[in-house]
Amino acid sequence: MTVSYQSGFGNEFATEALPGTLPVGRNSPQRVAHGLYAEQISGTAFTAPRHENRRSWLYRIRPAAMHGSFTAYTQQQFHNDFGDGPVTPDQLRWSPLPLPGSDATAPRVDFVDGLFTMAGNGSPAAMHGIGIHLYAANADMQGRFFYDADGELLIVPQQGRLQIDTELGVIELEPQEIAVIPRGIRFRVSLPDGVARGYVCENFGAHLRIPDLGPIGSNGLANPRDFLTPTAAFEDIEGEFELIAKFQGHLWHASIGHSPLDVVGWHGNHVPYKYDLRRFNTIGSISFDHPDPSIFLVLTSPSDTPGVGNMDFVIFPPRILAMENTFRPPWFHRNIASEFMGLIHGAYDAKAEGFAPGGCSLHNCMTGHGPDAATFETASNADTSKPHYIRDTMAFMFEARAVIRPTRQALHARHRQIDYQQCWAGLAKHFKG
Ligand SMILES: O=C(O)Cc1cc(O)ccc1O
Ligand SMILES: [Fe+2]
Repeated sequence: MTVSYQSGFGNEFATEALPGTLPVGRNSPQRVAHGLYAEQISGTAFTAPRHENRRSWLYRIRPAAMHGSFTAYTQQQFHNDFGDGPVTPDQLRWSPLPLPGSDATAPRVDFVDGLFTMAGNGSPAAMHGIGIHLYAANADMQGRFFYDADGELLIVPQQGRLQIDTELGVIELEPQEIAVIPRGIRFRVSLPDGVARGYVCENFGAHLRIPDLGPIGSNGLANPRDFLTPTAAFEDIEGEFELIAKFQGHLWHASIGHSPLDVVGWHGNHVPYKYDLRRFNTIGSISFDHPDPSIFLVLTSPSDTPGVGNMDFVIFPPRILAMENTFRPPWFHRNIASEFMGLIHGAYDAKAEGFAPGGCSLHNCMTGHGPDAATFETASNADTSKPHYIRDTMAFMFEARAVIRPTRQALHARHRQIDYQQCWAGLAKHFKG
């Protein structure tokens, strides 16, 4: 199967897998071509301003209403129970989530069953905040389909490719690419490499968008044409299948007698998309000082307060550091925003050791953090008259306005690094009075 995409961000797309599927000049004719059903899915309020408005029209073999009753589905590691008790202000770090085994006797864990909730804030009920999850899987979703009514899913693979078959078409994804699956869109994940691991940010708030560029001008950062949305692809399959829904923080499942990936044509802008992080046009200082990481913003989910993100997705891609007489890595800092970081590839320039690809860290509101002792020593003594090439790297941050509350299972996980604070213990006193 060849997979094809349409380019652009937030466009009004139109695509059909069978010619003549899309009605001309209207959305809901009395009878749809090829005996299909017309169905709308809205991702914003009907009355949202035009530039915010997201909806798509789907022309499909059977409507989404056709399935059995939902009952609770038990997958206790994937939820939105972030608690309301005390939250530690400690710096926190974790090693990668172990992969399930790949030999024949290992339990089969697919994408949905492999999700492990690390942290979050807000709630699906309040329609703001985020859930932060890791996944580690060794099996395709077979005969089962998933949708998330609670938020859109920003998927960040770290190891292993994903094939994401969605109602609106197929996305092939590899590490250093990301995908966004909108709220409600049904999909199935397969693992072409047999195993896969990565990160998921579940966004309960306003949908992600590329930021305004201000004085940067009309180009730069993530350019709109590099966002790819699939063309229509459908399957016409009947059988005993399972539809899993995430609804108000918990999982449900229902029987479904056909594949819900049966959309023959569609048009609209409530769509899945992918983006290759290696296409990011990184902009930085060419004089002095290390700029704020907002310069690395890929996608933002705005909050009700102008300029303050419900969630900002920021990356730390390969780049050339040219700033003179400057401490070049990230400075020591405390921020009002809360920062969950992950590493997709290579090493991160603020941490010489311990922050492994697949690992993650959490530095909450006003918690002091920054370069570890080894990084501080090296960068304080580096020759800044020469450029420094950071080549093999791809770190990222889910940055949130509200405190990111680690789950109990994350705090007690075996992959937690309880000695993380020791990375600053070796910082010498240099004060000479
Ligand atoms: O904590 C971090 O490593 C992320 C980060 C990077 C940076 O360059 C400046 C501020 C910041 O929070
Ligand atoms: Fe930080």
